[in-house]
Amino acid sequence: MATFTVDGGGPVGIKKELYEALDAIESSGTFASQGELPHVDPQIKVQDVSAISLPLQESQVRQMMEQAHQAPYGKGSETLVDTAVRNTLELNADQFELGNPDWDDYIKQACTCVAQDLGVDSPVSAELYKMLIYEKGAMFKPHTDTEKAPGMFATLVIGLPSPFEGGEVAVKHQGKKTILTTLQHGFSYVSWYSDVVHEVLPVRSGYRWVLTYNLCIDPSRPCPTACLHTDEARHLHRILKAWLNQNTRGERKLSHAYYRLDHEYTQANISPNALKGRDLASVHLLKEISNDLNLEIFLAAIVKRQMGSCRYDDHYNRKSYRSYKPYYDNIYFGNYDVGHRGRSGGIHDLEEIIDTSYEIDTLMCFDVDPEEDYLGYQGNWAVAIVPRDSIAHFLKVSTEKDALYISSARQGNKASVIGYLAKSLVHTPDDQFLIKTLKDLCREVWTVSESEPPGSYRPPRIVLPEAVIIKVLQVAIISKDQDFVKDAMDRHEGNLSLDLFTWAQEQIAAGLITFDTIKDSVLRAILTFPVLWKRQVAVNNFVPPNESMSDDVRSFVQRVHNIILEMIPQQDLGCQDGHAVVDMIPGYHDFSYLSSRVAPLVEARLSAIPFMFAFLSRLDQRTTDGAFPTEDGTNLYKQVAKLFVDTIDVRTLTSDGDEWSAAKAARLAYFIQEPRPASLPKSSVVTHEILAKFFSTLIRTTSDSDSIVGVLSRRICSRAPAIEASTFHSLWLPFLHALVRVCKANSIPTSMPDYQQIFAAILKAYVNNYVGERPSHDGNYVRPTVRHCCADCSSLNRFLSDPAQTVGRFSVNQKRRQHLHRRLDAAGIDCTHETERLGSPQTLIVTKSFRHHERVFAAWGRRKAEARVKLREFNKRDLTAWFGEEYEGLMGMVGHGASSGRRPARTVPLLSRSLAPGLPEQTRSRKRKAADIDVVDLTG
Ligand SMILES: O=C(O)CCC(=O)C(=O)O
Ligand SMILES: [Fe+2]
Repeated sequence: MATFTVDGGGPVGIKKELYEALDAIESSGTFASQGELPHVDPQIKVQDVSAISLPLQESQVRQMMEQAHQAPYGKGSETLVDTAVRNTLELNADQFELGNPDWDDYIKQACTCVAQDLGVDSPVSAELYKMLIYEKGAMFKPHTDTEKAPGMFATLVIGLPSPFEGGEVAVKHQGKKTILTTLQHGFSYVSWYSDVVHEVLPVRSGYRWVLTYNLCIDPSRPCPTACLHTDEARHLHRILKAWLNQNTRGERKLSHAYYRLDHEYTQANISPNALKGRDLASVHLLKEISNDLNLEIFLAAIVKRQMGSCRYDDHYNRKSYRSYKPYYDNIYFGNYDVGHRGRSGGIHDLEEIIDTSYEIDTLMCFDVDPEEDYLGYQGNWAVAIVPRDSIAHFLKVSTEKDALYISSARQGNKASVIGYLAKSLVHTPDDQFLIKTLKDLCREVWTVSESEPPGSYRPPRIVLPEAVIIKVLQVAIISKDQDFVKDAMDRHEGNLSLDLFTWAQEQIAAGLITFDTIKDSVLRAILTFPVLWKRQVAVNNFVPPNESMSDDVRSFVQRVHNIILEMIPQQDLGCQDGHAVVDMIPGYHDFSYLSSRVAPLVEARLSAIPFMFAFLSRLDQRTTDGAFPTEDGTNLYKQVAKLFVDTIDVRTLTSDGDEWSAAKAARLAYFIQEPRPASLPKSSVVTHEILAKFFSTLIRTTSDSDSIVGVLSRRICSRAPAIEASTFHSLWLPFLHALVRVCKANSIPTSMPDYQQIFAAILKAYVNNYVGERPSHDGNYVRPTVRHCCADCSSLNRFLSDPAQTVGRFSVNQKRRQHLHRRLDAAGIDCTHETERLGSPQTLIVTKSFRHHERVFAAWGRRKAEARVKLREFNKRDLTAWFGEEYEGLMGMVGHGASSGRRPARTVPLLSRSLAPGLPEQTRSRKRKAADIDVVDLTG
């Protein structure tokens, strides 16, 4: 029976009729299914296992088991291996191949059968997950499956032909039980919704061999709605209508009703589209009816709260299963510590139950996007059916209880309700009671965010999402509640859409509110933004630039701008801020405000490189488009550009996406994870277009006598040898191509000294820093150690760091062997490891290898070939002009001998290498000899 009441007692009257009508809604499917499949050999291939023929032979199972590992299970957020709970061997999907090209279609057909059985109308996709091998005694205790992918709703198991006995799957849902079996001699499937409790019973003999798949539906697809035209639907509609009509006669006693869903959901996976089976049918039908009648539908997580006495039962943990969700009602009790809710432990059997009640843990509104930060509540969900005229009462009741227990889920609950209320009130702002409810809830959220009771559990702070804050503010402003407006303006923490300011301006223009009543609150909201450019855009949206603004408004803008400028010295400044400080002027101030008030502050921030580039570029743009007097604008440009160029450090420039990632480091460095050298200054992100445009503007606005281009060229050349290897492809080479175009557009030959030097310096640095020298093989057997946690790790580390030991033998039990091999894998250590299956315990043999050298050598070859292609993208005549007599040597370094078959005649005079990051230490410090210059083309 899927019903329960919130106020105790059995359902009577309208409530009884309502529940009966809902119970009568049927879905076409069942919670689990099984069936036979035709014989199609998937052609399974497992590395190091001889060809697998069907049915499975003992010798091959044995070989596969060599490759397999003990299957873990999930408990809360942990993944554990405990053979008392799950005793199965598994191979991950990347450890084997299914060679038969028809296999995907075969699985699609199996999915069609399952979808039909489970009553799922949407297209179902299957994602291969594991291969499982159950030997005698293997089993998996009762558990539910974790939903491992978006849209996952069920598990599909394909039984492969292999003789065995036992190993049935016992499934249980809503009091119904059944036994599913995979066939011994043929192909078969079994499947169940993820929240169905299931258990694999012990295998008595042979090997049970299966593939498991995650079944998913497209999470964004609306699921089919139930049809309003059945008798059951019409009956439900009639009853709901009668219930609503009771109010017109002043006799409605039942203010709202909950109807419990059949399946369990987590906060992460519940959404109106992801409901399962009968839940989908009943909730969608209710939603459809609610569009017709004056009803609102919510999804609510319900906690059954039982008060009583208990004795701590340590045994309980042994009964914990995969996903750790007891399939009894969630039991919480009197002395229950909320801080632990949702983690392991803290759940005990009650000896004596004194009182039972139900509470809403989380409320989800249909049309409001779910919050990201909810604690993943997993358990009983219900659909809440609320007449619209009872919503304020309902929300108040359902959220008031939260005040007792403040956990993040409950705070999330409030945020969701605030979102719902604000959204509905923007359209119907006349319900004073609802406005008050909204205000109270907001205040609670804001106060909780601030209060920090010493020593007590502190709930995580809630930042209402942008879409919610704007609605709350609009409601506050429309309802002319100045205190509420002030509070809301203060609390957005930067999470406020700038559209609010445009909206407020429109309200003023339409005469709905006055500038005076709102200006102080707006000022607070503007200053609450942590970044400068948002403050500037907010002012702009609230008071669009206009020559004829009133004195009152003009002095407001002056005041805000002055405050914004005062904050510049302490502010983090980026590209958008560079534009914003220029955009503060036109329409609001004279040019002198920019030159005398703004410019000195900007000149004090020359090291904020993206900010400076953006400032200069916007200054030039606004001067060119006539917003500033040409001469004044140009002079200011030259003044600031000169100061900037005098300080710029090109080593720090990177382009977006160039961040020093482990992957890049691995590609470029000898040691697999060389950390970024700490001595390098903080990097600044710019694009090659920005750099090239800077050159082009300098060429246009400055003269030789200003010598800014010359200074910039010398600065680039002096720092180029230390440019980071990872920035050439994304920034410096595209920049050089753009610079060629800039020179061409300005009729400047690229062989002019200032430019020739830039091209030569950057391209030399490219060959030296990106390609580098041929890696040398040191033959050293010292390996990095693993993260140390036990005596086994210590002896492993002794072996790894000893240059005299090449093979280590560790005779320890399976669990400890696994521990060691995981540690080795996690640290990416250059060695092989295998188990010698002799004696007891067996022995893990670790052999030091030199695969890293091979990798490094191959990577160097690839870089060389890549650089060769990149250099060929420049004009050969240009290259010879730029490099002069170094041309042959440099081209030789990338395997492009100028005169074929001949080694370069002379050593390339290398630029300073000491600062080249990302290259192996020994490469950096060793002096390069002519004979080292390698001209072998590794790519053929
Ligand atoms: O082996 C089976 O049939 C089911 C395995 C299972 O329950 C699981 O992988 O979650
Ligand atoms: Fe399972």
